[in-house]
Amino acid sequence: MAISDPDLVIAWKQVLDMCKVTAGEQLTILTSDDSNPQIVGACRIAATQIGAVVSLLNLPPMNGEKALSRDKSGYVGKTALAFNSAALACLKASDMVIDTMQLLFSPEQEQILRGGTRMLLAVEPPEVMLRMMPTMEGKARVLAAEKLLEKAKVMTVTSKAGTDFRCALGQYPVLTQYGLADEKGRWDHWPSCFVARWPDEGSCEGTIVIDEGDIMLPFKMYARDRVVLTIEKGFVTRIDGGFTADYMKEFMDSFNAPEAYAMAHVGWGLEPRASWTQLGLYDRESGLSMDSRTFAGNFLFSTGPNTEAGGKRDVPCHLDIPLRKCSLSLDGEAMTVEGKVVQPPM
Ligand SMILES: O=c1ccc(O)c[nH]1
Repeated sequence: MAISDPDLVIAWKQVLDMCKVTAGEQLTILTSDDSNPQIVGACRIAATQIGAVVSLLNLPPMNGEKALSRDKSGYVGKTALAFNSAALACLKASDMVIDTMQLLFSPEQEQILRGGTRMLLAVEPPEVMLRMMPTMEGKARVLAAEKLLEKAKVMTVTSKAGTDFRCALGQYPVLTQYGLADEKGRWDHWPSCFVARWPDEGSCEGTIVIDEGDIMLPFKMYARDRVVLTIEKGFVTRIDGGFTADYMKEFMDSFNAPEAYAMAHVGWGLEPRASWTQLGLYDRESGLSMDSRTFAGNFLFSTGPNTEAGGKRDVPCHLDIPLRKCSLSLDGEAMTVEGKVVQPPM
């Protein structure tokens, strides 16, 4: 069901407090024409209650004529900031940015964070945000997983469906998402609770099987039939199967960019309040489906950009594919077993 304005204000107040927003801090709410006005309005009231110096910055939507969908994650990394030095200066001068348009994977986002600005993405439906309010317990779980992923050298993933994947780790930092931008220079997305890392370039090898019912984003669809991906030297080199494979290949080919087939972040979901079934209950354009990216025990792999990890690959084609029933290990130590989290303890 929907969320009342007062309840969303109360939730924003809690989250901004947990992001250590204090009176006098410069807080900018970044909006575009497709931002959720309830999210913007409630955040503005809560930030003002805290005593932050609040600005609203509205940028025009971008890429409508290039993308195949209006989903914010369907065409990533190219934003109105690329030609707007005044807006970029405003965001760089802010202590905290609430992003309701999605700068994710843009080079500008990295520039803003490098200056110490904290950034929180908020584009999901308000009821999803409140069902998965960030918690200190969730943060602790993600940070415990970060420690395991940070010292790991090899990730292996298997499944009864036929996945047999491995990659080397070490070149890139760990991606932690627990829904709070509570440290200088930190980006996060409310709601989130998962950990991931970009594999060492060229190190991904093996087979990944997307089984019937596994989720494919940004298509916002459950795979109708099995897709067998062949991974060689860090790239998806074959996509075999029936309709779902054809659909995936056609979408990726439409970008005419070889880098679209590069493997991107790999990791596992840690959110017990997220559900594999949520996607089936929502219209496709109602949100990004963070339930799908964070449900506990998934193996979330992705393709395309690596700018968020400090890389140069800024291809706008980004797929997030959370698989069920996989067994993910780090240096031989099990993190998930057939889709159940065993590390860190839930
Ligand atoms: O929150 C997000 C959303 C998409 C993504 O690829 C990573 N994290």
